[in-house]
Amino acid sequence: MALCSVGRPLLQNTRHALGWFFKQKQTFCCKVHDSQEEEIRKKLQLFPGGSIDLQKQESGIAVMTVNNPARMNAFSGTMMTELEERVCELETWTEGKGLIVRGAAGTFCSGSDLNAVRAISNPQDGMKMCMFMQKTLTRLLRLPLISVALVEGKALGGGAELTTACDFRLMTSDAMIQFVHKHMGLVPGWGGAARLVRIVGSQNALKLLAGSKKVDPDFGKQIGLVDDVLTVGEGNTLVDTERWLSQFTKGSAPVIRAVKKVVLSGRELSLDEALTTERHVFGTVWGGPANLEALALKTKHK
Ligand SMILES: CC[C@@H](C(=O)O)C(=O)SCCNC(=O)CCNC(=O)[C@H](O)C(C)(C)COP(=O)(O)OP(=O)(O)OC[C@H]1O[C@@H](n2cnc3c(N)ncnc32)[C@H](O)[C@@H]1OP(=O)(O)O
Repeated sequence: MALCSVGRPLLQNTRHALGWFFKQKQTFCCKVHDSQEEEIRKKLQLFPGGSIDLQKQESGIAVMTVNNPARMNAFSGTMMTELEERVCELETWTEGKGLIVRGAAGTFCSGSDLNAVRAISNPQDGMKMCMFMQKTLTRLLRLPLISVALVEGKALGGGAELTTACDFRLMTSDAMIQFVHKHMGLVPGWGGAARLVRIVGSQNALKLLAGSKKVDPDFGKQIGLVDDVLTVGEGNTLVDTERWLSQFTKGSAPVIRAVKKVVLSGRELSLDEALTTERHVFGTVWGGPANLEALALKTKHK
């Protein structure tokens, strides 16, 4: 039997890639009723405050707002469970193409609500909360939508981790991202370290985590954490972000969603598995309406 590059038999490899592909297609809207997850959901409900707001627009771009301005948009317990619900909603939004994640009132997010964190600072609850947020942010990053974090003001701790669960990051010229975990006697637990290494490489990730280095837009661009900078005071940052994102979301939803899927599989799977997935995703757009229309128009790429 042929072996793939990682030594996995070809058939097994194909099954794994297809399993991954169909898992991406499947709707996760029904929450996984794992008893541990249910237990932490109930506990998180004890720490209310703020909300996660979602606006799905006709343009195919949704805006998700972390909304708890009295606490610099820190995540209360109910906001963590609401985030999961919003991600569920986006997983079933078949017309969607793009997502903007932002904070309310001109700042991004200051991480977990320290009041809730203090109350669940025992290792068991900490592990369950960490697992819950890791799963939710992994699902956020895996949405078949092209996502961008609009960072205004500050993104601290878990807020900095949230930015890494988007495909792109835009910062306003006065904004700052900081992984403050070391100062809190912690390391990231919401998947932020694993994602950061993939975005900026291990050398830069070490600098950001071990030095709790403040990332301003220039430094962010230099290390590849930040994709573009919006000048403060020049118009509406949300409108500017929508315009920026629309360069990638223009066109047919199935094609944009297929692009995200092939890039995601390239990022997450072995080469052989990613190639298998790519073939299957290709099959979903080949001969599809956008493809036939382009062929009929004899499109030229001048
Ligand atoms: C570490 C990992 C991760 C986890 O896994 O749990 C975390 O995210 S832990 C949280 C990490 N974040 C912090 O430690 C933020 C601490 N706060 C600050 O550094 C500052 O408040 C600020 C965010 C830089 C803003 O400073 P400033 O502009 O001077 O405003 P205030 O300090 O007056 O803040 C206004 C108001 O907001 C409350 N606040 C801010 N952040 C949090 C938070 N994470 N949890 C709870 N409350 C928060 C702050 O206490 C003020 O409230 P009042 O004192 O009632 O006005």
